[in-house]
Amino acid sequence: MKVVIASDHGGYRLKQEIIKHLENKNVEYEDYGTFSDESVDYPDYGERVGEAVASGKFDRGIVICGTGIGISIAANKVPGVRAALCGDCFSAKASREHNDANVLALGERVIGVELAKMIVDIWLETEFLGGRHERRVSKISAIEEKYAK
Ligand SMILES: O=C(CO)[C@H](O)[C@H](O)[C@H](O)COP(=O)(O)O
Repeated sequence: MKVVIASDHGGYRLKQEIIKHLENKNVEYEDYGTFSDESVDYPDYGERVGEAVASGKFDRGIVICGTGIGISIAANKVPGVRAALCGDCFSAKASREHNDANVLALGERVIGVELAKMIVDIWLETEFLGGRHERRVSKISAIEEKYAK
């Protein structure tokens, strides 16, 4: 599995921790920035990861900002992206099983590093269940198509 990861300055330190964790687990990843804690704008990084996942270049994306909110909103503007902001393990599992989330959003200013690592592990390991959930995810895609220019 190929993972792309990015953050703004508010998520930079957690991104570096998650990268170390991915390396320890031999998960293939690419870091799309930011590369310091200097202030940047989260939409740029959410869009970057969203495009990289929607284009098929990567299987999954991880985006991090202070809350995880802004960067997940930005990623979700890219058609084909289903970004899920998760602050607990139950949501991480459900976002894969029910929503087939292809981008995970985390908030550095909200959760601790150890919980974030557990969420990442669960999210990367859990498969989409399909079945009734397939129909609902298809309806999300239909909404995107309805509003596409
Ligand atoms: O979710 C966010 C924005 O909606 C993030 O928390 C950003 O990291 C945050 O807005 C950055 O704020 P700062 O005061 O410029 O560090």
